[in-house]
Amino acid sequence: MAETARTEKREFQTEVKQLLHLMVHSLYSNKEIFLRELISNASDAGDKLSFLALQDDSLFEGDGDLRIWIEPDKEAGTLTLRDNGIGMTRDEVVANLGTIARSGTAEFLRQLSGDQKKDSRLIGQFGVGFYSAFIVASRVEVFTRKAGAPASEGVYWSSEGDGQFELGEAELAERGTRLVLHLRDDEKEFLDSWRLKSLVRKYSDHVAVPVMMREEPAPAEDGDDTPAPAWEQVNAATALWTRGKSEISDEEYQDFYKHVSHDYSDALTWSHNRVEGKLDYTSLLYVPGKAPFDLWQREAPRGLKLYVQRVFIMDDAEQFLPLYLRFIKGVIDSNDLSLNVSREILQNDRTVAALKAAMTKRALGMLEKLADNDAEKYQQFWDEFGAVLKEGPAEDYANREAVAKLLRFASTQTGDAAQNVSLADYVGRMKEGQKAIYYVVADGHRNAVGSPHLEVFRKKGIEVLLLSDRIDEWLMSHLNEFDGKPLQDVARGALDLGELEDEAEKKAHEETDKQFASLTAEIAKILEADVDSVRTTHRLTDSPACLVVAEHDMGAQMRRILEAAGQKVPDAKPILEINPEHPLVQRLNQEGSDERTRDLVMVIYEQARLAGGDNLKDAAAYVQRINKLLLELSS
Ligand SMILES: Nc1ncnc2c1ncn2[C@@H]1O[C@H](COP(=O)(O)OP(=O)(O)OP(=O)(O)O)[C@@H](O)[C@H]1O
Repeated sequence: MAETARTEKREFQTEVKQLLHLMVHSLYSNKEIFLRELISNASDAGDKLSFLALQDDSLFEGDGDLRIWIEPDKEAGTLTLRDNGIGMTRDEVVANLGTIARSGTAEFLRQLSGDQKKDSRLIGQFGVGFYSAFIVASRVEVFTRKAGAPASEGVYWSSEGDGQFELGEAELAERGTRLVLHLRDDEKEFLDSWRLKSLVRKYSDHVAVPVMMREEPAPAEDGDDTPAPAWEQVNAATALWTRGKSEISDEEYQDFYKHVSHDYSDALTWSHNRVEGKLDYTSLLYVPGKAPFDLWQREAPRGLKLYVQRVFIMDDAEQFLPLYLRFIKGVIDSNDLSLNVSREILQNDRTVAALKAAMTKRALGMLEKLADNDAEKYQQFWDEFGAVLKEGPAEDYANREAVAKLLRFASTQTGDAAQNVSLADYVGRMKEGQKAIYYVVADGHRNAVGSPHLEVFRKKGIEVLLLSDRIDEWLMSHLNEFDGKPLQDVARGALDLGELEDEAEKKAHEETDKQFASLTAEIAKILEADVDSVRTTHRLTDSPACLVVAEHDMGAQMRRILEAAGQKVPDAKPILEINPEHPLVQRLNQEGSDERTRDLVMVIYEQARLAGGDNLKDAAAYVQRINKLLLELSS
């Protein structure tokens, strides 16, 4: 190209190479999305320029009419997209079109399997943006010049998507970015104006910057030099959220979602609100259908797109939602904030705090509505984002009731690992006389199901919630009650089933406790170093013993997590409870104390540790003891 000079070759970052390769191979069935992605970038570039021009309108260089132009050239086999947005400097081109800055990308790419269907879904969560051009193009050229920079500082970039790109200088009179896609032979359908126009309307109608294409040419007359037809605007180009709800179709809402989220799949639901009064804003919030790959990374982008009086201000404004709602996507357009807001100002601004409270209520309300109206979709939401929502009661005490309604757990009622029982479901099934909501916490669902603490609940047919996510104990420590019913960890404190036990049962228990008093004292002596105390229990039917955490001590799950993270945890010993109905315990009660008693007590204690999901301090000694007892059995 005449406009370019002095080019050099550069290598893509490894992650870009991998992404390009995977993308071309896995997104071919969804290839038209490249147009949406590129228009989305061009419109963002316009938004960014308008924002900077608020401070310095010379950046418009006398042309404040932002536009995107799309022009197919059948003869050359190229599709050109041009915008007069912010443009890029040379350094920005290298950073934006040669690397992927998002942390965790390398790990994400490693997870991709080569299975096209699965990978295309995963890549959808990643958002391929600019690189999607290579789905349809065998070569992509970029000409770009930053707004306000001289024409001589234009940049030329070109690549065949094969691992390298070319970088050079270009003399560019026009600011903004021009992409020239050299379409692959089998992608020539994207040179057809009708097809392009229908795609623009389908995907980019709501993009606020007008997308221009040539009018259809009049039938050719004799002679070749008919002038190129005039440009016409193809999309509606009104920001979607400024329109009335009743005028917007579901499809338009979904397309707009893809524009703001860079997600490929549909949103599960949305909430669009115009509020006038003390606060004056419009918000459009979405619940995505799929979690992004970096949901658990601290520095992952999150937050809403912020507009002030319809002027774009920033992406990822994280001040409008709490961390536990970080998966929510969308737009907030405020009439109360100043056009000069910066991230710093947002951090301690009273209007922002009020907007955050309002957005939080909206988001929770939207989830509640989804739960009430569409259980299947809500389950899909929960499976993707439930673990994030569980951070809610700790982070946002004021809304803990609203969050509690949204929680879902596995339960002994269903028995499987699916988290689909709400606290309200549980309360609805509570037995007469039952005062508390019971739950057990364990590492992993199987350990929860197998917990010895559940035995008496099974016997009495009382439902227990089965908690096994890492965050569960933390969650429960911030959620003391629901609907006026206390939440009770079945492995914590003395078991008091209250009215669920009748007087006769209580009497009988007191009797047996007396009969076992000397045995518990003896066991306490043997296990002095390991347990705080020993007592009889009536919570067990099949197991000889279990370990219990004292009412106000740290639970076993939290202890393990903190220890694994290298943190010091307070020294607290558990309580050993023995089951007086169990034959082993009854034998112990009859036998005198000798070496064998000691071994049996140790084995019972060690088994209680194992059943509770704890490791043994001395596994070899445990094995030896078991073998010794087995040998005695067979001799
Ligand atoms: N037409 C354009 N004009 C100016 N800058 C652009 C343009 N297209 C891409 N960029 C820059 O390249 C970056 C990377 O683009 P890409 O589409 O790969 O990522 P992205 O996921 O779309 O980024 P974002 O989510 O911020 O839009 C963009 O964030 C932007 O800074």
